[in-house]
Formats: sequence, structure tokens, C-alpha cells
Amino acid sequence: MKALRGKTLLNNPAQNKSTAFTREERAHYGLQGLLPYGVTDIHIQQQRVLANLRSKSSDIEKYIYLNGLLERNQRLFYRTLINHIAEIMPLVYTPTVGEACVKLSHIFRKPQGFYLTPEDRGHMLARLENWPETDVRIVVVTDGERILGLGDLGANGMGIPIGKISLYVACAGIAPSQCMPIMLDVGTNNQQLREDPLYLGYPHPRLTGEDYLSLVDEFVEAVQQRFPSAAIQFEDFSSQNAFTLLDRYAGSGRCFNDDIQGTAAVTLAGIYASSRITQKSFADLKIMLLGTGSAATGVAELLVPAFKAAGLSEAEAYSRVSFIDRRGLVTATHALIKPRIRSFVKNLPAADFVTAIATIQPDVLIGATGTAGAFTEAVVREISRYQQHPVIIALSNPTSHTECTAEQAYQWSEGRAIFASGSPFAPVTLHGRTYHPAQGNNVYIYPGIGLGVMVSRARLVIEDMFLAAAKELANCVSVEEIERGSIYPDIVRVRDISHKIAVRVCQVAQQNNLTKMETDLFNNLEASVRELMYEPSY
Ligand SMILES: NC(=O)C1=CN([C@@H]2O[C@H](COP(=O)(O)OP(=O)(O)OC[C@H]3O[C@@H](n4cnc5c(N)ncnc54)[C@H](OP(=O)(O)O)[C@@H]3O)[C@@H](O)[C@H]2O)C=CC1
Ligand SMILES: CC(=O)C(=O)O
Ligand SMILES: [Mg+2]
Repeated sequence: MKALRGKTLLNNPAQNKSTAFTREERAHYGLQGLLPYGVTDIHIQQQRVLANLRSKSSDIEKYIYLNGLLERNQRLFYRTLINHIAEIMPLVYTPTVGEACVKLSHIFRKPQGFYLTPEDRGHMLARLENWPETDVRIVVVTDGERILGLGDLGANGMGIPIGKISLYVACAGIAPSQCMPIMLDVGTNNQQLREDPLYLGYPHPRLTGEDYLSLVDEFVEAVQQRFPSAAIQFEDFSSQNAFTLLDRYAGSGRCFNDDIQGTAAVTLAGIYASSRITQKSFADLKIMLLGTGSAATGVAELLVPAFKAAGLSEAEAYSRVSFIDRRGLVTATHALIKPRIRSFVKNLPAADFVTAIATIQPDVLIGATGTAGAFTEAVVREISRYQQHPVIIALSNPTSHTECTAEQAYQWSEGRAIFASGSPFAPVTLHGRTYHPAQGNNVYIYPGIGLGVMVSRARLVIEDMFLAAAKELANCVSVEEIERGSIYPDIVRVRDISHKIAVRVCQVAQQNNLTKMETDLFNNLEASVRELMYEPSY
């Protein structure tokens, strides 16, 4: 690392230690006079960070403060995030990141990540040369069109890749210098944003059709050329583009869509784990999905191989998964069935949501709508009529867009629901009993997938990796967690979980001839992956 000095050193977030510089270092690097007398180690610094953080009166203020810390002292930011992940994750990720994205052009302090617009067409590769790091392994890119359940937030959506990258570092130990958040700013159809004088994005309607696709093509090629070892994670694209881009690039390059594939794996893991609570065999389950977008479709598409692996025929596997859209159960007579869910349609009479529950009697209900309240009291009460322990997974983020709250799920099911949600809920006490909702979020999956792909240098990111990740995550739910009704492990163990998933990803890559890992590395995978994980310290 280049030896910086004086103010330049203090202004470099990767190398700055601030008050932790020792007296010797202060003398050596020309820092005398630039720091107060006291020398405080990273533990004391963390206490100061937490005191500052907890003194803020709103979550958005906490977000701004934490971002400032990241810009001042990367190692202290990540050390504190890792050590206090349960407290801080909701501030750098969902739900607070949702509010931050809505307000991003207003709370903007300092540019983070990398921005590309249609004006960079023909020059993307040259633009990427401006990024100061050369060994990028993980790119998280969004075009801001479907930010959580909040819709088109244009360039304000940059908060998402930044948040996802923070969790790559904290949850999987990928070094900050190897991660790159990118906003592919192709405009926004959010007129309110375009008319906002403080809006910082490309203030034009979104690029569409061939103009859009050719720009993304150039982007992908430029990333692959500039950073040949990088995996590209597509995040929060509109449903239509998400599938189009996945189909376009996943067969020939190292990329995946987190909303489709990461979400599918985390949901499947929750379903596997729920079987341990309900004592039902996974192969017997019926799953009902509300929503027919990226997340719900991804879940359905991964359930098929999971059911087949559990011994079901293809037809049986499809029969176990039903979709509900705004008009009710998706049946064969439905107008305009989306091509990807055609195989899941049911030969049943048209039915609204509640009637469909009565007819099908699903064991598991999954919401991926981005619509608050989509799981109504009638819906939860109906599934609770047929299931002793209905499994209810309200995936939508942020909290303000959840299909139902934890309290509603427990109340309406008379305390019998097994509940998980995309954004975290605090424990709920009802009639003297405390329930522990789990967080069903792709943060349990994508960091481990990325780490495994990085270590193995797999050429492609394949479905088997997500299936293996789901199994691994489900196995990580402890007996105590199962006993208290949680279908996901405590988030404090996420680094260990990511490590385990990464090991499985390496094995899947090797088994599928997607890589040629050195024998030494492959034979000592657990230790090798652990060793490669970044630990922030001075
Ligand atoms: N927990 C997690 O890890 C993840 C959570 N998510 C969350 O899931 C949500 C959906 O994401 P995604 O699938 O990518 O979004 P999409 O826009 O692709 O899909 C949303 C789907 O929900 C449907 N929908 C909306 N409201 C209703 C309703 N009231 N009744 C029935 N259907 C409805 C939409 O239908 P229509 O087309 O008719 O509007 C569309 O099919 C978001 O809130 C996102 O934050 C996503 C990824 C990961
Ligand atoms: C978690 C996530 O990826 C989403 O809500 O889009
Ligand atoms: Mg997402």
C-alpha cells in the first residue's frame, strides 16, 4: 500500500485510523498536530461510534452518520457493522436504505460508487478506467427502476448497490477494494424526481427497447474486459428487464440476479426449515405465491428442481406451486398469463385470493408484491383454518411495504403462524407469549454466493449453487431457533453462514467443471475460504 502522509493519509478512508494512530505513527507519517492528544484503539473508537449513532433521533440521521463514517474510516465502519450487525444492518440496508433512496439527492454528501449514463455510450470501458481499483471481484449494478417496493427512483437507487456492497464486506468478508457499486442511470420515468431541482440523476425518461439493451450490452462487456474476474450482480431492475438481462448474460458470463435467484434461495431455505417446525415433509408441501414478478417467479422456478430433488415428478412439482395475481388464482382460463408462469397455472375455476386458499389449502404463503397489507386479515385467518402452523413469508421491503406485519400474522392466526419478513420485525408479545419473527432476506444468500464465485473463479453462476445455498442456510437454523419458531438463523451468525455457502458454491463449481481450482485450495476449502475473508482491523 502506498505510504500516504499527513492530511492525505487522514483523508484516505481505506488507510485512515484517525485517533488510533500511535505516537510513533503520528511522528512517522507527519500527523503530529493534526490529531488530538488521545490515542484510542479501535474498540474505544467503536464505543464512540455507537454513542454518536445512538444519539441520533431518526434512522435517516443514523444512515447519514454511518455513511460519513464509511467515507472517513472504512475499517472502523466495517468493524462496527460486523460487531453490531443486528443493530446496524437495518440502518445501512432495509428498511432505512429505502428512505435513504427516496431522499438520496437531498441528503447527498460525497459521491460513492460509479455512475454511467447514456452519454457514456461508446466510452464505457474508458469510463471504467476512472475507478481507482483494478482487482474488482464483485459489481452490484442497478438501473433504479424497482427499488425495493418503492418503484422507480432513478439514480437515487444508488443507495441499493452501496448497501448491498456494505453487506458483501460485512457478511462475506470481501475486501472493500474488490467491490464496486454501479448505477446504470438510464433516466427515470418518475416525473416528480425529474422535476426536482435537487435531483442528481440523468433527467430524462428511461431508455427502452434496443437503446436500453445495447447500452447494457456495452456495460456488461466493458465490466468483463476491465475486471475479468468480477461477478456482476443485477439488483432491483424492473421484472421484465430483470429476466431479459438474466437470460441474456447468465449463460455466458459470471452474473446473477439477486432478486430472482438470491430471493429464491433464501425463501426455499425458509421453507425447508419450516418443515422442521411443522413436522411435514418438504415433498408434501403446497406453496402459494402472491405476485408474479421477479421475486415470486424466481421462487417458483427454484421450487421445481427442489421438489424434483425430493422425489417428485416435474408435473407434480409444478402442481405444488400456485400463483395469485391481482385478479386471483392464476388459472388456465386467465387472460394474459406471463410466459414464465404458464407451467404453474391451475386447471381450477377462477377464484379470488381467499377462495383460492380454501380450495388449495396451501401450507406456505409467500408475498412478493411490494404492496403493504396484501395479506389481509381474511387471508391470514383463512390459511389458519387449514393449517395448524401456516408458514407466512412476507418478502416485501421496506417495512412500510410488507404484506403484513409480524403482529398481524400472529394475531390473526391466533399465535400459530410461522412468520418471516424481508425487513426485520422486533419480537411480538401476545397474550403473555413472545414470538420471534425471522428475517427472510437475500442477505443470507448473495454474500456467500459472491464469495464462493470469487474464490472458485467459477465461469458461471448456476442454479445448483442457489439450491446448495438454500440447503446450507436451512441447515444453519439451530435447534433452539426451530424450537422458538424461527425459520432463519440469527443474523449475528451471517458471516459463518456466508462462509459455509461459499464452500458449497466452490464445490458445486468444481463438480460442474466451471473452474479448475488448485488441488491445495480445493482440498482445504473451509480453511482457504476463511483465510481469504477480509477482517477489518488496524
Ligand atoms: N426479502 C427479500 O430478500 C426480497 C424482497 N423483495 C421484495 O419483493 C417485492 C417485489 O419484488 P419484485 O418481485 O422484484 O417486484 P416486481 O415488480 O417484479 O413484482 C411485483 C409483483 O407483485 C404484484 N402485485 C403488486 N401488488 C399486488 C397485489 N395487491 N395483489 C397481487 N399482486 C400484486 C405485481 O403485479 P402487477 O404486475 O399487476 O403490478 C407484480 O407481479 C419488493 O417489495 C421487494 O422489495 C425482492 C427481492 C428480495
Ligand atoms: C432485498 C432485496 O433485494 C429487495 O428487496 O429488492
Ligand atoms: Mg433487491
